[in-house]
Amino acid sequence: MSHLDIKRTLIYGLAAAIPIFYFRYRQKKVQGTIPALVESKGPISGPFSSLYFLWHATDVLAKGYHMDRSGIFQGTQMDYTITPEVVMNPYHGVAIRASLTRNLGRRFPEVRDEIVHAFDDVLALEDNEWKLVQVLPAILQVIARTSNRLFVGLPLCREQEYLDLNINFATDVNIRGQIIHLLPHFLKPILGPILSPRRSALRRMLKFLGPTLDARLEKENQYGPDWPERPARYQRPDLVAPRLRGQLSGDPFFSRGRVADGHKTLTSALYDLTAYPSHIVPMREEAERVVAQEGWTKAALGNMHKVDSFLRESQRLTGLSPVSMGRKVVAKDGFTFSDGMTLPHGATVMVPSGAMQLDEDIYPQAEVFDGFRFSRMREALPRDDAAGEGEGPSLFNRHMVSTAPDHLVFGHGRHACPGRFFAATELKAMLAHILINYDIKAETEGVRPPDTILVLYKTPSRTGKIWIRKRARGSNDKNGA
Ligand code: HEM
Repeated sequence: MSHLDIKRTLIYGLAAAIPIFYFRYRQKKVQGTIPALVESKGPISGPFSSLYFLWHATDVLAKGYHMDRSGIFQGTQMDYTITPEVVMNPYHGVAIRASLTRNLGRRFPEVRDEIVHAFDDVLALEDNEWKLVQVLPAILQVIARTSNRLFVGLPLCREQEYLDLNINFATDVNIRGQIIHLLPHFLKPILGPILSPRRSALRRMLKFLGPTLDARLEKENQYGPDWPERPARYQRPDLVAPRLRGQLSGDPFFSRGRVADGHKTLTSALYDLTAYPSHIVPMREEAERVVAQEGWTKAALGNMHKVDSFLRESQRLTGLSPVSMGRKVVAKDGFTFSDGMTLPHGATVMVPSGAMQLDEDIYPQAEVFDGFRFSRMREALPRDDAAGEGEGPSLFNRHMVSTAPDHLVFGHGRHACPGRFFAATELKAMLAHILINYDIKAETEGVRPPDTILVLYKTPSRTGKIWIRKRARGSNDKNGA
């Protein structure tokens, strides 16, 4: 065990021990009938029910949902872990929408180029030999490279030390975030900064991004915001600018941990694909047909309805959290719902999205993986709704990026994930690339590597493997293998 591993183990051990003794859900008194996630009454039963929740959050939430389908629960306080300004300041959303999403079509060739090279390098397949590949770490590398091709460009997006820093931070921030989240309130200011990976990650990140930031700062000081070669806001994703507006003390990265959900989503989808291989050929045919007709463009991805549907179904069934839409009441006078239910200032609520997405009344045969569930629904819609532009049912128009009250993998409403258009483009392009260029099959036929669930966070197996080989052009047997 390396020095780093020992340090990490000690930190996690300490942090895990503390909540065992002190952990309580701080329930606010709520007028109305919103149920609490965990009944934490009494000095003994309280901590035990809280601990039970750590490992059985999904079951507790499903039970709660079926007892009360109002759809919201009181949660614990939702202080995020990186810095308050990252939570309160909407610059992430603005940068993503204004710079990243709007430029996706124009910059898609770079995404495509990086996907091709990254899969080649990471899989390192010989001729057409089958290779058993550990899925999650491989996909993590591919996604980190592809995303960073847009965020920071070549050559930095292929610099392994820089990629490792991104990858470790994203993983660390989720684990440590969960731990800090469980600490009793009075310990957070003391242990939070020690447990947070923010400072050390920022220091190391500045080694790579520092020179760019310094050069930009100097130019802005010299010429003001409109210096001649400044990357035009709508021409290049300008992720540096927000940092120059005094945010440097905060999150060193473009976005919080959820950016890291992309690799889990694709890993999960690949486990589903190999566990339910009858989906391979129809999706492969669709992808090949669309690419033959339109080439590799972002618009072409929009016509891969089966690929889109498969990813949405995979997210529905194996979504990464049993809850979504965590909200905290910030209004001093509290918040009153249209039915009169009132929440006081500081109360937090969340929606049991996992249980809702398994509700038979919403999704017939909800427990069954049906990869083309949503493409069939889209085909059944009137034309304008299928395009996602009509009224009524188009609110829930079944695209991977469509959010709806009963499909919350990207949240919903004003704070719905602004990165989902980018994530969906990247993930669809990767899945289509895999389908067209590789044969894949499960390590053990019909077996899907099990997910791990801790508190409110689900991760597809880190050690799960699948067989993969380069595809001989023209081969298209029944299982795609
Ligand atoms: C498959 C991948 C992803 C999943 C499943 C995911 C999921 C989510 C969810 C559930 C939320 C909370 C929404 C709500 O509370 O209503 C969220 C918020 C957010 N996501 Fe994503 N996300 C993904 C990828 C990304 C990417 C790639 C980016 C950045 C490029 C990103 C940036 C953000 C930001 C900035 C927020 C906070 C939005 C706000 O508070 O207004 N996400 N994401």
